[in-house]
Amino acid sequence: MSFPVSHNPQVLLRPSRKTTLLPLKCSEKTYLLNKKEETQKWNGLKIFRGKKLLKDLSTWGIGGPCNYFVEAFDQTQLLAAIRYCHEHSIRYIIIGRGSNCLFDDMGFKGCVILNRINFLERKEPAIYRAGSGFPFNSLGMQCSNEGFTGLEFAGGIPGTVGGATYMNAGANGLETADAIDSVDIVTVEGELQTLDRNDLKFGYRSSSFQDMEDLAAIVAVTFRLKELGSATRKQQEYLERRRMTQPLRDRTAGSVFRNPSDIGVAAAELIEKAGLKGFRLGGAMVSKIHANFFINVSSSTSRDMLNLIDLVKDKIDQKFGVRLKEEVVYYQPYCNHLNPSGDKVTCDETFNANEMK
Ligand SMILES: NC(=O)C1=CN([C@@H]2O[C@H](COP(=O)(O)OP(=O)(O)OC[C@H]3O[C@@H](n4cnc5c(N)ncnc54)[C@H](OP(=O)(O)O)[C@@H]3O)[C@@H](O)[C@H]2O)C=CC1
Ligand SMILES: C=C(O[C@H]1[C@H](O)[C@@H](CO)O[C@H](OP(=O)(O)OP(=O)(O)OC[C@H]2O[C@@H](n3ccc(=O)[nH]c3=O)[C@H](O)[C@@H]2O)[C@@H]1NC(C)=O)C(=O)O
Repeated sequence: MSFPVSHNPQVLLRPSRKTTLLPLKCSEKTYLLNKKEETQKWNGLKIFRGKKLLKDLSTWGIGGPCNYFVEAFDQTQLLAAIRYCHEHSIRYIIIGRGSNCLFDDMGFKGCVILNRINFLERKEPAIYRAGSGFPFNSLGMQCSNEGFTGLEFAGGIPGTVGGATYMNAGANGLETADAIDSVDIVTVEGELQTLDRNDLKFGYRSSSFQDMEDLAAIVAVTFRLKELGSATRKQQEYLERRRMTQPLRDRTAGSVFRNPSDIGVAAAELIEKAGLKGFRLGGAMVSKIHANFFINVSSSTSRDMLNLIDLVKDKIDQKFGVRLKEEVVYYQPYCNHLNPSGDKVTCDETFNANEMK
Protein backbone atom coordinates (compact mmCIF):
# COMPACT_ATOMS: atom_id res chain seq x y z
CA MET A 1 0.00 0.00 0.00
CA SER A 2 1.35 3.38 -0.83
CA PHE A 3 0.89 6.56 1.12
CA PRO A 4 -0.94 9.36 -0.67
CA VAL A 5 1.84 11.89 -0.74
CA SER A 6 0.16 13.72 -3.58
CA HIS A 7 -2.32 15.14 -1.12
CA ASN A 8 -1.48 18.82 -1.20
CA PRO A 9 1.53 18.59 1.06
CA GLN A 10 2.18 22.32 1.02
CA VAL A 11 -0.94 23.08 2.96
CA LEU A 12 -1.85 20.05 4.92
CA LEU A 13 1.44 18.92 6.33
CA ARG A 14 2.15 19.97 9.85
CA PRO A 15 4.89 22.54 10.32
CA SER A 16 8.28 20.92 10.50
CA ARG A 17 9.75 23.11 13.22
CA LYS A 18 10.64 20.20 15.46
CA THR A 19 11.42 17.61 12.88
CA THR A 20 14.01 19.84 11.26
CA LEU A 21 16.07 19.34 14.38
CA LEU A 22 15.42 15.65 14.66
CA PRO A 23 16.80 13.57 11.84
CA LEU A 24 14.51 10.81 10.71
CA LYS A 25 16.21 7.52 11.09
CA CYS A 26 13.55 5.20 9.84
CA SER A 27 15.73 2.14 9.90
CA GLU A 28 16.67 2.66 13.51
CA LYS A 29 15.60 0.08 16.01
CA THR A 30 13.78 2.62 18.12
CA TYR A 31 11.23 3.12 15.34
CA LEU A 32 10.18 -0.47 15.18
CA LEU A 33 6.72 -0.95 16.51
CA ASN A 34 6.19 -3.53 19.17
CA LYS A 35 3.27 -5.81 18.55
CA LYS A 36 2.46 -5.86 22.26
CA GLU A 37 1.84 -2.77 24.32
CA GLU A 38 4.69 -2.06 26.68
CA THR A 39 5.27 0.64 29.18
CA GLN A 40 8.64 1.93 30.07
CA LYS A 41 9.64 4.24 32.92
CA TRP A 42 12.06 7.00 32.13
CA ASN A 43 12.89 9.89 34.49
CA GLY A 44 9.45 9.81 36.06
CA LEU A 45 7.65 9.41 32.75
CA LYS A 46 5.49 6.52 31.73
CA ILE A 47 6.15 5.82 28.08
CA PHE A 48 3.66 3.63 26.24
CA ARG A 49 4.95 1.68 23.31
CA GLY A 50 2.86 0.28 20.56
CA LYS A 51 -0.84 0.47 20.96
CA LYS A 52 -2.13 3.96 21.66
CA LEU A 53 -4.69 4.73 18.99
CA LEU A 54 -4.70 8.27 17.69
CA LYS A 55 -8.41 8.07 16.99
CA ASP A 56 -8.84 8.22 20.75
CA LEU A 57 -6.82 11.43 20.86
CA SER A 58 -8.54 13.40 18.14
CA THR A 59 -12.01 14.90 17.98
CA TRP A 60 -12.44 13.43 14.49
CA GLY A 61 -11.96 9.95 15.92
CA ILE A 62 -9.65 8.94 13.09
CA GLY A 63 -6.13 7.54 13.32
CA GLY A 64 -4.10 4.40 13.84
CA PRO A 65 -1.46 3.69 16.47
CA CYS A 66 1.56 5.72 17.40
CA ASN A 67 4.57 3.76 18.51
CA TYR A 68 5.39 6.01 21.47
CA PHE A 69 2.90 7.82 23.67
CA VAL A 70 3.53 10.01 26.72
CA GLU A 71 1.30 12.19 28.86
CA ALA A 72 2.94 15.29 30.32
CA PHE A 73 1.21 16.64 33.42
CA ASP A 74 3.61 19.47 34.13
CA GLN A 75 6.47 21.39 32.61
CA THR A 76 9.10 19.05 34.02
CA GLN A 77 7.43 16.04 32.45
CA LEU A 78 7.03 17.85 29.15
CA LEU A 79 10.73 18.68 29.11
CA ALA A 80 11.58 15.09 30.03
CA ALA A 81 9.39 13.77 27.21
CA ILE A 82 11.08 16.03 24.70
CA ARG A 83 14.50 15.01 26.02
CA TYR A 84 13.57 11.34 25.75
CA CYS A 85 12.66 11.86 22.09
CA HIS A 86 15.90 13.70 21.40
CA GLU A 87 18.05 11.12 23.10
CA HIS A 88 16.39 8.30 21.20
CA SER A 89 16.13 10.19 17.88
CA ILE A 90 12.37 9.86 17.83
CA ARG A 91 10.34 12.46 16.00
CA TYR A 92 7.54 13.84 18.12
CA ILE A 93 4.46 15.99 18.13
CA ILE A 94 2.71 17.70 21.00
CA ILE A 95 -1.04 17.68 20.94
CA GLY A 96 -3.76 19.22 23.05
CA ARG A 97 -7.31 18.06 22.46
CA GLY A 98 -6.56 16.97 18.89
CA SER A 99 -9.40 19.23 17.78
CA ASN A 100 -7.59 20.46 14.72
CA CYS A 101 -5.79 17.26 13.74
CA LEU A 102 -6.22 14.64 11.08
CA PHE A 103 -4.24 11.53 11.87
CA ASP A 104 -3.64 8.76 9.38
CA ASP A 105 -5.08 5.26 9.72
CA MET A 106 -1.51 4.03 9.54
CA GLY A 107 -0.82 5.98 12.69
CA PHE A 108 2.22 8.04 13.47
CA LYS A 109 5.67 6.67 13.51
CA GLY A 110 7.13 8.61 16.37
CA CYS A 111 6.09 9.89 19.75
CA VAL A 112 2.84 11.66 20.53
CA ILE A 113 3.13 13.82 23.63
CA LEU A 114 -0.26 14.60 25.13
CA ASN A 115 -0.19 17.94 26.87
CA ARG A 116 -2.00 17.79 30.19
CA ILE A 117 -0.48 20.83 31.86
CA ASN A 118 -3.74 21.81 33.30
CA PHE A 119 -3.50 24.65 35.83
CA LEU A 120 -5.11 28.06 36.12
CA GLU A 121 -3.69 30.87 38.25
CA ARG A 122 -5.23 34.25 38.92
CA LYS A 123 -2.22 36.53 39.05
CA GLU A 124 -4.14 39.72 39.85
CA PRO A 125 -7.61 40.89 38.93
CA ALA A 126 -8.03 40.49 35.17
CA ILE A 127 -4.76 38.59 34.73
CA TYR A 128 -4.95 34.83 34.32
CA ARG A 129 -2.09 32.43 33.70
CA ALA A 130 -3.15 29.08 32.29
CA GLY A 131 -1.22 25.90 31.64
CA SER A 132 -1.10 25.15 27.93
CA GLY A 133 -3.12 21.97 28.45
CA PHE A 134 -5.94 23.86 30.17
CA PRO A 135 -9.20 23.57 28.18
CA PHE A 136 -9.72 26.81 26.25
CA ASN A 137 -13.46 26.42 26.56
CA SER A 138 -13.29 26.29 30.38
CA LEU A 139 -10.97 29.28 30.47
CA GLY A 140 -13.43 31.31 28.40
CA MET A 141 -16.34 30.35 30.64
CA GLN A 142 -14.47 30.93 33.88
CA CYS A 143 -13.13 34.37 33.00
CA SER A 144 -16.53 35.54 31.79
CA ASN A 145 -18.25 34.20 34.88
CA GLU A 146 -15.78 36.14 37.01
CA GLY A 147 -16.69 39.33 35.15
CA PHE A 148 -13.82 39.71 32.69
CA THR A 149 -14.04 40.25 28.97
CA GLY A 150 -11.66 39.15 26.21
CA LEU A 151 -12.11 35.41 26.04
CA GLU A 152 -15.88 35.00 25.79
CA PHE A 153 -15.46 33.65 22.29
CA ALA A 154 -13.54 30.64 23.66
CA GLY A 155 -16.72 29.12 25.08
CA GLY A 156 -17.44 25.99 23.04
CA ILE A 157 -14.00 25.79 21.42
CA PRO A 158 -12.78 22.23 22.03
CA GLY A 159 -9.00 22.90 22.03
CA THR A 160 -6.44 23.67 24.71
CA VAL A 161 -4.90 27.03 25.63
CA GLY A 162 -1.66 25.92 23.91
CA GLY A 163 -3.43 24.84 20.71
CA ALA A 164 -5.50 28.02 20.66
CA THR A 165 -2.39 30.18 21.06
CA TYR A 166 -0.42 28.24 18.47
CA MET A 167 -3.29 28.52 15.95
CA ASN A 168 -4.51 31.93 17.14
CA ALA A 169 -8.00 30.49 17.42
CA GLY A 170 -10.82 32.91 16.89
CA ALA A 171 -14.54 33.31 16.69
CA ASN A 172 -17.07 36.11 16.54
CA GLY A 173 -14.50 38.56 15.26
CA LEU A 174 -12.19 38.02 18.24
CA GLU A 175 -8.90 36.17 18.42
CA THR A 176 -6.80 34.56 21.12
CA ALA A 177 -3.98 37.01 20.39
CA ASP A 178 -6.18 39.94 21.44
CA ALA A 179 -6.10 38.74 25.05
CA ILE A 180 -2.52 37.47 25.32
CA ASP A 181 -0.07 39.23 27.60
CA SER A 182 2.85 36.79 27.44
CA VAL A 183 3.62 33.21 26.52
CA ASP A 184 5.96 30.78 28.29
CA ILE A 185 7.66 28.31 26.00
CA VAL A 186 10.31 25.64 26.13
CA THR A 187 12.81 25.45 23.34
CA VAL A 188 14.15 22.27 21.79
CA GLU A 189 17.31 22.83 23.83
CA GLY A 190 15.17 22.65 26.96
CA GLU A 191 15.39 26.35 27.77
CA LEU A 192 12.43 28.17 29.30
CA GLN A 193 11.53 31.56 27.83
CA THR A 194 8.80 34.09 28.47
CA LEU A 195 7.82 35.95 25.32
CA ASP A 196 6.06 39.27 25.57
CA ARG A 197 2.98 39.84 23.41
CA ASN A 198 4.75 42.75 21.70
CA ASP A 199 7.48 40.42 20.48
CA LEU A 200 4.99 38.04 18.89
CA LYS A 201 3.18 38.27 15.58
CA PHE A 202 -0.30 36.93 15.06
CA GLY A 203 -2.57 36.80 12.04
CA TYR A 204 -5.70 34.99 10.97
CA ARG A 205 -5.08 31.46 12.29
CA SER A 206 -1.36 32.12 12.37
CA SER A 207 1.23 32.91 15.02
CA SER A 208 4.97 33.38 15.35
CA PHE A 209 5.05 29.95 16.99
CA GLN A 210 4.30 28.25 13.69
CA ASP A 211 7.59 29.52 12.27
CA MET A 212 9.75 29.18 15.36
CA GLU A 213 12.46 26.68 14.54
CA ASP A 214 13.53 26.21 18.13
CA LEU A 215 10.07 25.94 19.70
CA ALA A 216 9.44 22.69 21.49
CA ALA A 217 6.16 23.69 23.11
CA ILE A 218 4.07 26.41 24.63
CA VAL A 219 3.81 25.62 28.34
CA ALA A 220 1.69 28.44 29.74
CA VAL A 221 -0.06 31.59 28.57
CA THR A 222 -0.85 34.75 30.52
CA PHE A 223 -3.98 36.62 29.48
CA ARG A 224 -4.77 40.23 30.31
CA LEU A 225 -8.51 40.87 30.33
CA LYS A 226 -10.80 43.76 31.17
CA GLU A 227 -13.67 44.05 33.59
CA LEU A 228 -17.11 43.79 32.07
CA GLY A 229 -20.25 43.00 34.02
CA SER A 230 -22.02 41.61 30.99
CA ALA A 231 -19.23 39.22 29.97
CA THR A 232 -21.21 36.13 30.89
CA ARG A 233 -24.20 37.23 28.87
CA LYS A 234 -21.98 37.89 25.87
CA GLN A 235 -20.34 34.51 26.30
CA GLN A 236 -23.71 32.77 26.48
CA GLU A 237 -24.89 34.53 23.35
CA TYR A 238 -21.80 33.33 21.47
CA LEU A 239 -22.31 29.82 22.75
CA GLU A 240 -25.95 29.84 21.77
CA ARG A 241 -25.03 31.02 18.28
CA ARG A 242 -22.46 28.24 18.06
CA ARG A 243 -25.08 25.68 19.12
CA MET A 244 -27.45 26.95 16.44
CA THR A 245 -24.94 27.03 13.59
CA GLN A 246 -22.38 24.26 14.24
CA PRO A 247 -22.73 20.47 14.48
CA LEU A 248 -21.45 20.28 18.04
CA ARG A 249 -22.72 16.77 18.71
CA ASP A 250 -20.85 15.23 15.81
CA ARG A 251 -17.26 14.11 15.40
CA THR A 252 -15.60 17.03 13.62
CA ALA A 253 -12.41 19.08 13.74
CA GLY A 254 -14.13 22.45 13.61
CA SER A 255 -13.64 24.39 10.39
CA VAL A 256 -11.78 22.31 7.82
CA PHE A 257 -10.79 25.28 5.65
CA ARG A 258 -9.64 28.78 6.45
CA ASN A 259 -11.88 31.47 5.09
CA PRO A 260 -10.44 32.94 1.87
CA SER A 261 -8.63 36.12 2.76
CA ASP A 262 -9.80 38.73 0.30
CA ILE A 263 -13.09 37.81 -1.34
CA GLY A 264 -15.41 38.49 1.57
CA VAL A 265 -17.10 35.09 1.29
CA ALA A 266 -16.72 32.34 3.88
CA ALA A 267 -15.51 28.89 2.89
CA ALA A 268 -18.79 27.47 4.20
CA GLU A 269 -20.79 29.70 1.92
CA LEU A 270 -18.85 28.56 -1.14
CA ILE A 271 -19.27 24.91 -0.16
CA GLU A 272 -22.98 25.36 0.36
CA LYS A 273 -23.36 27.22 -2.94
CA ALA A 274 -21.59 24.35 -4.69
CA GLY A 275 -24.36 22.06 -3.42
CA LEU A 276 -22.04 20.00 -1.25
CA LYS A 277 -23.87 20.13 2.08
CA GLY A 278 -24.56 16.56 3.12
CA PHE A 279 -22.23 15.16 0.45
CA ARG A 280 -20.73 11.89 1.64
CA LEU A 281 -17.64 9.89 0.70
CA GLY A 282 -17.28 6.65 2.61
CA GLY A 283 -17.61 7.46 6.29
CA ALA A 284 -16.90 11.19 5.84
CA MET A 285 -19.60 13.77 5.19
CA VAL A 286 -19.96 17.52 4.74
CA SER A 287 -22.19 18.63 7.60
CA LYS A 288 -25.74 19.57 6.73
CA ILE A 289 -25.66 22.17 9.51
CA HIS A 290 -22.38 23.92 8.68
CA ALA A 291 -20.70 23.27 5.35
CA ASN A 292 -17.14 23.91 6.61
CA PHE A 293 -17.45 21.13 9.19
CA PHE A 294 -16.80 17.62 7.93
CA ILE A 295 -18.19 14.80 10.02
CA ASN A 296 -16.90 11.34 10.72
CA VAL A 297 -20.35 9.82 10.32
CA SER A 298 -19.48 6.18 10.39
CA SER A 299 -15.96 4.87 10.88
CA SER A 300 -14.43 7.30 8.41
CA THR A 301 -10.94 6.36 7.35
CA SER A 302 -8.29 9.03 6.98
CA ARG A 303 -8.44 8.35 3.24
CA ASP A 304 -12.20 9.04 3.20
CA MET A 305 -11.58 12.38 4.91
CA LEU A 306 -8.61 13.31 2.70
CA ASN A 307 -10.61 12.40 -0.41
CA LEU A 308 -13.54 14.50 0.76
CA ILE A 309 -11.23 17.45 1.44
CA ASP A 310 -9.69 17.08 -2.03
CA LEU A 311 -13.02 16.74 -3.74
CA VAL A 312 -14.47 19.82 -2.06
CA LYS A 313 -11.36 21.83 -2.89
CA ASP A 314 -11.48 20.81 -6.51
CA LYS A 315 -15.19 21.55 -6.87
CA ILE A 316 -14.82 25.00 -5.31
CA ASP A 317 -11.87 25.72 -7.54
CA GLN A 318 -13.76 24.64 -10.68
CA LYS A 319 -16.92 26.50 -9.77
CA PHE A 320 -15.60 29.71 -8.26
CA GLY A 321 -11.90 29.82 -9.14
CA VAL A 322 -11.01 29.88 -5.43
CA ARG A 323 -8.46 27.44 -3.99
CA LEU A 324 -9.41 26.79 -0.37
CA LYS A 325 -6.67 26.25 2.20
CA GLU A 326 -6.98 23.80 5.04
CA GLU A 327 -7.08 24.88 8.65
CA VAL A 328 -6.78 21.32 9.93
CA VAL A 329 -3.32 19.80 10.26
CA TYR A 330 -2.63 16.44 8.67
CA TYR A 331 0.10 14.28 10.17
CA GLN A 332 2.04 12.10 7.77
CA PRO A 333 2.46 8.71 9.40
CA TYR A 334 5.92 8.02 8.30
CA CYS A 335 7.91 10.94 7.01
CA ASN A 336 8.62 14.61 7.32
CA HIS A 337 8.44 16.96 4.43
CA LEU A 338 11.74 18.59 5.31
CA ASN A 339 14.98 16.94 6.28
CA PRO A 340 17.31 18.39 8.94
CA SER A 341 18.93 20.74 6.47
CA GLY A 342 15.57 22.07 5.39
CA ASP A 343 15.49 20.37 1.98
CA LYS A 344 12.41 18.63 0.68
CA VAL A 345 12.51 14.88 1.08
CA THR A 346 10.49 12.27 -0.73
CA CYS A 347 8.20 10.20 1.39
CA ASP A 348 8.74 6.50 1.41
CA GLU A 349 5.72 5.35 -0.54
CA THR A 350 6.58 1.72 -0.44
CA PHE A 351 6.78 0.97 3.23
CA ASN A 352 4.93 -1.98 4.56
CA ALA A 353 1.63 -0.82 6.03
CA ASN A 354 1.61 -3.77 8.41
CA GLU A 355 4.53 -2.25 10.20
CA MET A 356 2.23 0.42 11.57
CA LYS A 357 -0.46 -1.99 12.69
N1 LIG B 1 -13.01 28.32 16.58
C1 LIG B 1 -13.52 27.11 16.76
O1 LIG B 1 -14.70 26.94 16.87
C2 LIG B 1 -12.61 25.93 16.83
C3 LIG B 1 -11.27 26.15 17.00
N2 LIG B 1 -10.39 25.10 17.09
C4 LIG B 1 -9.00 25.46 17.36
O2 LIG B 1 -8.11 24.52 16.88
C5 LIG B 1 -6.96 24.46 17.76
C6 LIG B 1 -6.80 23.12 18.31
O3 LIG B 1 -6.45 23.08 19.72
P1 LIG B 1 -5.97 21.72 20.32
O4 LIG B 1 -7.02 20.68 20.11
O5 LIG B 1 -5.53 21.94 21.71
O6 LIG B 1 -4.71 21.45 19.44
P2 LIG B 1 -4.36 20.19 18.58
O7 LIG B 1 -4.05 19.09 19.50
O8 LIG B 1 -5.43 19.96 17.55
O9 LIG B 1 -3.05 20.69 17.85
C7 LIG B 1 -3.17 21.64 16.79
C8 LIG B 1 -1.84 22.30 16.50
O10 LIG B 1 -1.45 23.09 17.62
C9 LIG B 1 -0.14 22.73 18.04
N3 LIG B 1 -0.08 22.71 19.51
C10 LIG B 1 -1.03 22.23 20.35
N4 LIG B 1 -0.64 22.43 21.61
C11 LIG B 1 0.59 23.01 21.56
C12 LIG B 1 1.53 23.45 22.54
N5 LIG B 1 1.30 23.34 23.85
N6 LIG B 1 2.69 24.01 22.13
C13 LIG B 1 2.94 24.15 20.81
N7 LIG B 1 2.11 23.74 19.83
C14 LIG B 1 0.95 23.19 20.20
C15 LIG B 1 0.10 21.34 17.52
O11 LIG B 1 1.51 21.20 17.36
P3 LIG B 1 2.24 19.89 16.85
O12 LIG B 1 2.45 20.17 15.44
O13 LIG B 1 3.46 19.74 17.66
O14 LIG B 1 1.29 18.76 17.09
C16 LIG B 1 -0.70 21.34 16.25
O15 LIG B 1 0.06 21.83 15.16
C17 LIG B 1 -7.19 25.47 18.74
O16 LIG B 1 -6.70 26.64 18.18
C18 LIG B 1 -8.69 25.46 18.82
O17 LIG B 1 -9.12 26.57 19.47
C19 LIG B 1 -10.78 23.82 16.96
C20 LIG B 1 -12.11 23.53 16.74
C21 LIG B 1 -13.13 24.57 16.68
C1 LIG C 1 -15.02 26.58 13.93
C2 LIG C 1 -13.95 27.34 13.82
O1 LIG C 1 -14.02 28.72 13.86
C3 LIG C 1 -15.11 29.37 13.25
C4 LIG C 1 -15.84 30.16 14.32
O2 LIG C 1 -16.36 29.30 15.30
C5 LIG C 1 -16.98 30.93 13.62
C6 LIG C 1 -17.82 31.76 14.57
O3 LIG C 1 -17.29 33.00 14.76
O4 LIG C 1 -16.39 31.81 12.62
C7 LIG C 1 -15.67 31.14 11.61
O5 LIG C 1 -16.51 30.26 10.89
P1 LIG C 1 -17.37 30.81 9.66
O6 LIG C 1 -16.62 31.89 8.96
O7 LIG C 1 -17.81 29.66 8.86
O8 LIG C 1 -18.57 31.53 10.44
P2 LIG C 1 -20.13 31.48 10.28
O9 LIG C 1 -20.60 32.73 10.91
O10 LIG C 1 -20.65 30.21 10.80
O11 LIG C 1 -20.40 31.53 8.71
C8 LIG C 1 -19.88 32.56 7.88
C9 LIG C 1 -20.83 32.79 6.71
O12 LIG C 1 -21.03 31.57 6.00
C10 LIG C 1 -22.42 31.31 5.85
N1 LIG C 1 -22.65 29.86 5.93
C11 LIG C 1 -22.29 29.18 7.04
C12 LIG C 1 -22.51 27.82 7.12
C13 LIG C 1 -23.11 27.17 6.02
O13 LIG C 1 -23.31 25.97 6.00
N2 LIG C 1 -23.43 27.90 4.93
C14 LIG C 1 -23.21 29.24 4.85
O14 LIG C 1 -23.52 29.86 3.83
C15 LIG C 1 -23.07 32.06 7.01
O15 LIG C 1 -24.40 32.37 6.71
C16 LIG C 1 -22.20 33.27 7.15
O16 LIG C 1 -22.60 34.26 6.25
C17 LIG C 1 -14.57 30.32 12.20
N3 LIG C 1 -13.93 29.54 11.15
C18 LIG C 1 -12.99 30.06 10.37
C19 LIG C 1 -12.41 29.14 9.35
O17 LIG C 1 -12.55 31.19 10.46
C20 LIG C 1 -12.61 26.81 13.70
O18 LIG C 1 -11.68 27.60 13.56
O19 LIG C 1 -12.44 25.57 13.73
